[in-house]
Amino acid sequence: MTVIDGKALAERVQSELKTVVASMPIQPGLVAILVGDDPASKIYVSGKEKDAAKIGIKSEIVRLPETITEVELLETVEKYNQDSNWHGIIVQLPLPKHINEERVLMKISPEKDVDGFHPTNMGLLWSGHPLMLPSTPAGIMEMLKAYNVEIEGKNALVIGRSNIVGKPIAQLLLMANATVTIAHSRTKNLLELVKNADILVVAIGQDRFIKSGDVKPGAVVIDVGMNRDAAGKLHGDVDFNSVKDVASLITPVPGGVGLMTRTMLMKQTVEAAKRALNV
Ligand SMILES: Nc1nc2c(c(=O)[nH]1)N[C@@H](CN(C=O)c1ccc(C(=O)N[C@@H](CCC(=O)O)C(=O)O)cc1)CN2
Repeated sequence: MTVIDGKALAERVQSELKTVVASMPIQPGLVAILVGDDPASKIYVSGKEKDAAKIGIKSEIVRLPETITEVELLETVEKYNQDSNWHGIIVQLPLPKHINEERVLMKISPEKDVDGFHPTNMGLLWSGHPLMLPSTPAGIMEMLKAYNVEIEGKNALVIGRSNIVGKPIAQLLLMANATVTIAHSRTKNLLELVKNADILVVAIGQDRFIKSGDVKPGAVVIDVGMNRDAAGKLHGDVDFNSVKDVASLITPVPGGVGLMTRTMLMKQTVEAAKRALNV
């Protein structure tokens, strides 16, 4: 069994990006819009700011109060859509309940939508011609590539059907010629499907849901879960300690997919800036 080292891979990609940015005639710019006081969101956004600084990407965090109206938030997004100094815009999720997330994500110009959540970018991905990829699925594909995982012809099972992870990773695996199944909370024969999966991506948000006896020996197991226990310790959706003895390759939590999520956002920002320059 090999444990995928998300930290080492993220550092490698970041260092490559730093070299690319240093050679660019302009500095790529990323704006992160943070609404409210969600503690986890605050940490994620400042992590993005730190990553950007390390790579040489200019960044700005726009902090807005929880009470902001949807119209005001839409106006803020539009302001950055119109400003050519900024190549990437993200709105940190989740948003407060009174704001319609979909309307806000739709407001981001697809060329600046470095999260890849705009319906245009989702449609381009599903048509097989992606422009911007959501960061978590892009990071997973980067990991599979770095560890030379053969995807073509393999049975891939994605547990979870969110627009952020489940659906896009399923499409990326399909584009890499895997035979893909998407399972979810209403799937009836879930453990049967898990047992048959050569590549298993788990994004269901249930603490250590997948156990060693569930997994096909030699499977590649990618854990997207981030669940905190009562003591504040982070666990994935996969019971790492037992599944690691059955899998051929496995991602840890923390130190796996999350770190690549942050890095791929930087990569998309650099790509967006390059496209703005037509290079
Ligand atoms: N606009 C967006 N909002 C959200 C996204 C997103 O991709 N775009 N994803 C998540 C949060 N997220 C990034 O924003 C994110 C979550 C976790 C990590 C990470 O590095 N995880 C570490 C563990 C961190 C810890 O100890 O708490 C790991 O897995 O090793 C990065 C980014 C929701 N919102």
